[in-house]
Amino acid sequence: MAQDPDQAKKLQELLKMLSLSQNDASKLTQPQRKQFEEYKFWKTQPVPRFDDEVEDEGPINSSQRPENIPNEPLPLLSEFEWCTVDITDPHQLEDVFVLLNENYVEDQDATFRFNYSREFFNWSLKPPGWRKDWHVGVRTRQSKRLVAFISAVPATLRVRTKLVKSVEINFLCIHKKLRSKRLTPILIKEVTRRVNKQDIWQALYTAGVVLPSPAATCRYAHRPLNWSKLYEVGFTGLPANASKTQMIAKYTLPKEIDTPGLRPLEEKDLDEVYDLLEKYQSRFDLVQVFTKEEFRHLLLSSTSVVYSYVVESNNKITDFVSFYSLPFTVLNNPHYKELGIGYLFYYASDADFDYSDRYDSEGSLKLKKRLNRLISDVCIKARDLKMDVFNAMSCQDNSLFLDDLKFGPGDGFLNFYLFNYRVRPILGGLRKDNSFDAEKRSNVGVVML
Ligand SMILES: CCCCCCCCCCCCCC(=O)SCCNC(=O)CCNC(=O)[C@H](O)C(C)(C)COP(=O)(O)OP(=O)(O)OC[C@H]1O[C@@H](n2cnc3c(N)ncnc32)[C@H](O)[C@@H]1OP(=O)(O)O
Repeated sequence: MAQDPDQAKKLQELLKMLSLSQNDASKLTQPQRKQFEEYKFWKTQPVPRFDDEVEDEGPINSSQRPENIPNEPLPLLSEFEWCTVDITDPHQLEDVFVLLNENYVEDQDATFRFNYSREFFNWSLKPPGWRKDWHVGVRTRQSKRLVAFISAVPATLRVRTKLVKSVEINFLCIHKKLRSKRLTPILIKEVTRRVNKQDIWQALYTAGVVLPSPAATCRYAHRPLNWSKLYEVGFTGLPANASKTQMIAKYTLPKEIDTPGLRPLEEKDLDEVYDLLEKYQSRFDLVQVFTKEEFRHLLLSSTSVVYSYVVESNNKITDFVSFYSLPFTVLNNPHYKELGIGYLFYYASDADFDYSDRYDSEGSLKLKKRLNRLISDVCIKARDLKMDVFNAMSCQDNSLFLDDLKFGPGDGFLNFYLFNYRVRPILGGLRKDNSFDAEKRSNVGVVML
């Protein structure tokens, strides 16, 4: 989009940040991948090497028992102490979002920060079955300030045909002043210990950095919803051969949605939508298998974080789509305090259910048409909710609509990892040249926050 070198650099930074809900921006300047032996910590963990040829998929180490796992954490330096962050206590929840808002991801000029809310954490860290002791923190012994955090929540995964009882690990964060001190391995060992004590041995996690060894790699894509605002905050420049009017016109969405019968998801729809999603997800190789309670929690429990819609036609729900909101705070800007960002979440459609082969050309065309209309409509909904950018990844069937709907490919890639589980590579929706693969699409059906 940008031509002027400074503007272009800024835009690159924004796009990186947008891609980086899971990423450490500081890592991006480093070569992306070390040799396996150079991963001092990861080479000691039950994870596959980069060059492993996987024949039998399944656990790497299955010999452990909870009673053999230590009852106590590893010691920390004397200035620090372990804690369990009780996020039902507003003060402790505040500690987590101060830590994350100030340290999770920030661009180099400190112009933008994620603006996590209490509501966001209540939604993402308290799904059914959540455990207090899986919200692991490190505090300074004297001031009790929270300086590091990592979380696990329970999840049942399906990896190809096998169900895997797991946790999802997220929100690993270390205060900027304590970086590069090898605290990460200690945090990971501690969360592993607490999870293993519950007889769970596998985990799913994502990161922008390359670690041994990704099960899948997806790419972020960004769809400007409010081009003028992105331009005004200085993140997008004006291409030399285009006028502002042309750029605004390029990204202007229709005033009204186009899908008849599109309306907010309601409690009464849950059973039907649950079945629709389950059927739709069966095409993918890496999915989270929800209970109805988990599904309800994710899609209906938090109206200011997650937005869910269904398409009802002749008393039947044919499609469902959802997105969540995770804004940025804009620092030091006289006009704008916040950048609204929507992230595409789960969706399902019955458009190609009559075709047993997912790649049937007629079925694919039907699905492509349906999704193009549906996702264009949720972009309109997101715009009407004052969001400025809409993010999606190359996972699910997204490659069918990303290019058509003017999602620009991001700089950031998101790697999906399984802990203590060997798996053959899973398609991430990308061709060899990293463009979106509208033919093969992705076999990743899980969406990580
Ligand atoms: C069964 C249950 C199992 C449960 C556990 C499953 C595993 C869960 C795994 C965690 C999933 C998290 C999912 C998310 O939340 S991904 C989000 C990560 N968070 C951020 O990007 C926020 C901003 N950044 C930070 O807070 C820090 O830079 C972090 C904490 C990322 C690194 O801090 P720092 O820069 O000060 O590093 P160190 O000196 O302490 O430690 C260096 C070691 O850490 C390895 N490293 C660096 N970044 C990551 C990373 N994102 N995942 C895994 N490992 C990572 C690195 O390769 C090196 O190991 P090795 O190269 O020597 O081997």
